[in-house]
Amino acid sequence: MSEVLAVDAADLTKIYGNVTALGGISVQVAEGEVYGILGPNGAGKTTFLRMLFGLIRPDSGTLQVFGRSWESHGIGVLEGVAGFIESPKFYPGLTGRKNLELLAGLDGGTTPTRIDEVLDTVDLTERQRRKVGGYSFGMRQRLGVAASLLRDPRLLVLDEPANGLDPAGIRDMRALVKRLAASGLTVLLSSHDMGEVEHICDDVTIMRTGSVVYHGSIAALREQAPAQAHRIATTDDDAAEKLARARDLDVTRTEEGLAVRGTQDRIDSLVADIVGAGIAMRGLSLDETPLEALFFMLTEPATHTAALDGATPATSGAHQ
Ligand SMILES: Nc1ncnc2c1ncn2[C@@H]1O[C@H](COP(=O)(O)OP(=O)(O)OP(=O)(O)O)[C@@H](O)[C@H]1O
Repeated sequence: MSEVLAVDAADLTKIYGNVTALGGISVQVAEGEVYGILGPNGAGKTTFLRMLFGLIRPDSGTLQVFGRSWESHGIGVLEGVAGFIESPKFYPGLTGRKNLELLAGLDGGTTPTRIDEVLDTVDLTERQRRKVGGYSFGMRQRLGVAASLLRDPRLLVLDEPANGLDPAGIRDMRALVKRLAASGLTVLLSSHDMGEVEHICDDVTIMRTGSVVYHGSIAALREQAPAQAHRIATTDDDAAEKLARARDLDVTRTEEGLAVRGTQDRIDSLVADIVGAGIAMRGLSLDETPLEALFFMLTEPATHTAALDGATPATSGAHQ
């Protein structure tokens, strides 16, 4: 792994009037990893990505991409960097391939073989002769990745690449990011969905209102996550709640019944207790995953204070 970080941002701030879009964030992305910038709406993710592309400048702090800064290298910072902020834009009346040819032309042109290659990478070979106007949203996103790949980047930056995609589109995008990572590309992506990043990112920075609330590996984050939550509905929720408390389970009442946290074994035992007490089960379902629960605890502490009692808001400098 290279000594030089793909991205080395230190203490970046950006203030708009009375809104602190970035309140001094530091992010380090090692070359070759898939890195997630995660946070709810308004956390500051896009502001950070815009800075990477030089679309906005920080009020203070430093930002280096492969050891280069805007101050010392100007537009040269973007050498080896490609990607898109929000959704990629194409001519809808032209085919996917024609759009790529036009974009490549703006960068000095490329070979038909290279266009074939990037279309193959994003799995659009079959649809390359169709007009982009007829593409699904997911296909357009993948064409955006293809357009980025034409620049042969070392770092690919994707802003909420799975946003607005249906489950099949999310699956395809996830597979694409994994393929790109396997080829050695560094990928920096933003998301508001923990479920989306937990299977594709090595490390994450979790942000809330311009601040970093966690940075480190997904593996370390997983260790701090609370037990899986289940939703339980019965014919007598009062009695079921008492049984859960008797087993020392973390239980809260919800409109639909009970939310109970615990390992699968302990939940199984509770269900057996409930049925054994002559109470009928009306529903048993998995709630958010442990990592999703931790994400909400970190990013919405006001509404997750009870759950936070059992977890440590994390900041971990897990970069080697
Ligand atoms: N040009 C701007 N002028 C004023 N406020 C801005 C501007 N750009 C961003 N902000 C504010 O900065 C905060 C962070 O915005 P940003 O778009 O970076 O968040 P985000 O995490 O990307 O969220 P989203 O997913 O909603 O885009 C928000 O409160 C936003 O309203």
